[in-house]
Amino acid sequence: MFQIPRYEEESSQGNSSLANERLAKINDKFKRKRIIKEKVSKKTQADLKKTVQVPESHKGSAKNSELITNTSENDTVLKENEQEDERINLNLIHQGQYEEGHIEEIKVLHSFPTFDKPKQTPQEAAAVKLLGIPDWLANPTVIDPETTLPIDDSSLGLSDRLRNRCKTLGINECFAVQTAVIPLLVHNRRLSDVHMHPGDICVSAPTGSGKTLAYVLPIIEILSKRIITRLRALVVLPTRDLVAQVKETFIAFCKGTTLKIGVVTGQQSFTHEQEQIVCSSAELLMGGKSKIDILIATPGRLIEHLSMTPNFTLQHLRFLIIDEADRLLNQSYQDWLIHILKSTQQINGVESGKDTIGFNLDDSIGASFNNDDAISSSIMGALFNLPKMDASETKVSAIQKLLFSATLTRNPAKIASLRLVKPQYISVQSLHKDEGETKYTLPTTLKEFMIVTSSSMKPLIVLHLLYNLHIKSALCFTKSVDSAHRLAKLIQLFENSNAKESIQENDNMIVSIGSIIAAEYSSDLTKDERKNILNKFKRGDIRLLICSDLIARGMDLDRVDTVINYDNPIYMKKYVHRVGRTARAGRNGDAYSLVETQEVRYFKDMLRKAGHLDKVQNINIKATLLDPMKDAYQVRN
Ligand SMILES: Nc1ncnc2c1ncn2[C@@H]1O[C@H](COP(=O)(O)OP(=O)(O)OP(=O)(O)O)[C@@H](O)[C@H]1O
Repeated sequence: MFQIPRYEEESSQGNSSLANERLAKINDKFKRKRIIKEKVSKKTQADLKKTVQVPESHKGSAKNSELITNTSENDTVLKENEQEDERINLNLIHQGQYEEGHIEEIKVLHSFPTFDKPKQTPQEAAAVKLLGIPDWLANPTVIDPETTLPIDDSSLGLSDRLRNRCKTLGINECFAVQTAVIPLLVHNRRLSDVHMHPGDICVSAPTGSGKTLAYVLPIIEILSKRIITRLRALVVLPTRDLVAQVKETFIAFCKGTTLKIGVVTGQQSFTHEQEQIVCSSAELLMGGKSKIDILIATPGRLIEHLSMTPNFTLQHLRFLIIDEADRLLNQSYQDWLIHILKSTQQINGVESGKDTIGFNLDDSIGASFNNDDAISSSIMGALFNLPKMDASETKVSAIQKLLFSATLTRNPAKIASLRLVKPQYISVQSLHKDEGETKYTLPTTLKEFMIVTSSSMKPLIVLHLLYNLHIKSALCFTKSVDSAHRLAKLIQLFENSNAKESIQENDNMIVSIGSIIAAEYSSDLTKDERKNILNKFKRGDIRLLICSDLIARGMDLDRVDTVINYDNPIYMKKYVHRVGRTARAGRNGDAYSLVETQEVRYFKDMLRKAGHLDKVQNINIKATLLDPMKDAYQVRN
């Protein structure tokens, strides 16, 4: 870069007198130029201030102050630009490219005038929000979360056997979501009815509000009246752990019936699973031959069985339950849905020449079948060219789809992909108007906090929460298996080094050290290791379970009194599911989110957009509370 010499000696040209002359001329020129510029600049600023008029509607608002700040910022920018111009011009002059006597005209760009946003009435704003959302989804049947019904209430339609079973298992009343869904299914459905579709149901209810029993109880109630075992209910869930959990619930409430339950998740060998779900694979049977009434499955493995397990058929299916529906409707899972819908739509299968029920029609026509293997009446007409009689009634596909989630999607495309029939939407959410519009309903018994901190202090804060707040049982979510591993190691090292100092006094607060038993729960562990850890956690032998999002959804772990978001989720849905591992079934629970300084803005934006910011309290932790642990922690770290 060319530089103007400050002293003669500094001149690199050697021709100092010439340079001095030039310099004097330049200085003169600049004085004149500056005077002109200052005049222009004053005029420009006056113009700018005129142009940046504050609209009436913005007066007193944050935007107003932004505009005014912008005006003063403009001044600074203008000055900086002027200085830059001068530097450039000086360089040009020195390089002999500037013509004497020529003063460039300064062009000023005026800012665009601001336009007022078109004003929308609240009704218009609401209408825009609902654009593309079908009517039934935009107008749910809203149930207040406080609604309950005694389990003996006749409107539920539960048999004596099932009511007694519920009472034995400690269920004496039905929660809100159950009061809405159970009667709807039990009263609208008879096993023999294949002439009228009962209508599909989408349910959105907060985490821990009892959605599982909302479908488990009516399905058991309806299917327990069956005579022949056929696969009539299929529950699809996103993870193996959830399949195991729902299986346990079915088994507990099925006691006393002859209903049989199977699972396919890929945890057992393929042949082992086949043996569990179908009676025979030696001969092809048109009606299939099921060993089970209810199948609980993960999507991937289910598809494998649909295409590779002889006599495995969905033709008798009456209930398709999609639990954690929004997760299963995600892009990565989309294929399973297409497969299942194909398998349950007889017309497509027949038209394509390849049946939808697991065998080739040409090979199978004429195969003998007894009552056990009877073809579903709803697909009989499509398979065979049966003579039509006056009394013939059109049979409909009898599968009723039931979708459940705490964060049900309102994406019209995803909903359309389900090809719902006469759907209705039930939403458990507060009816109190003063709570404002929120996108997600969280348990009313949940208290949420955020703690702003630095990344290096986060382990100490976890220790503080556990020691000083006497948390008995906490789930701590990290962003990755590595992060979970590191935190678990740090806590273990910290505990080992402090085991002997069992009690310390600090500011009148007793800090007991050496009493946390932390464990890591991740997909790296084997099935048995994971089961073992969960059992220990449920028994209270483990106080802190550090995990990635593997158990963020649906898992119902007793005794979780606190959730710690060690690394924060970037999506609100994930936040809702994580914090929903506590405050379940009407119990109290706390959720702490440790937010790093640079994440605060994003985190708050996420909450604000979901209408949830005011529910999360910002708390500070005094340094004096962390000090007793700091030394040991720093050594370990
Ligand atoms: N009527 C009831 N009375 C007492 N406890 C119940 C009742 N219904 C469900 N529960 C208990 O509430 C807990 C939460 O139920 P569940 O797991 O079905 O919640 P969920 O709504 O599916 O939650 P998530 O959205 O997190 O999956 C379980 O421990 C369950 O046993």
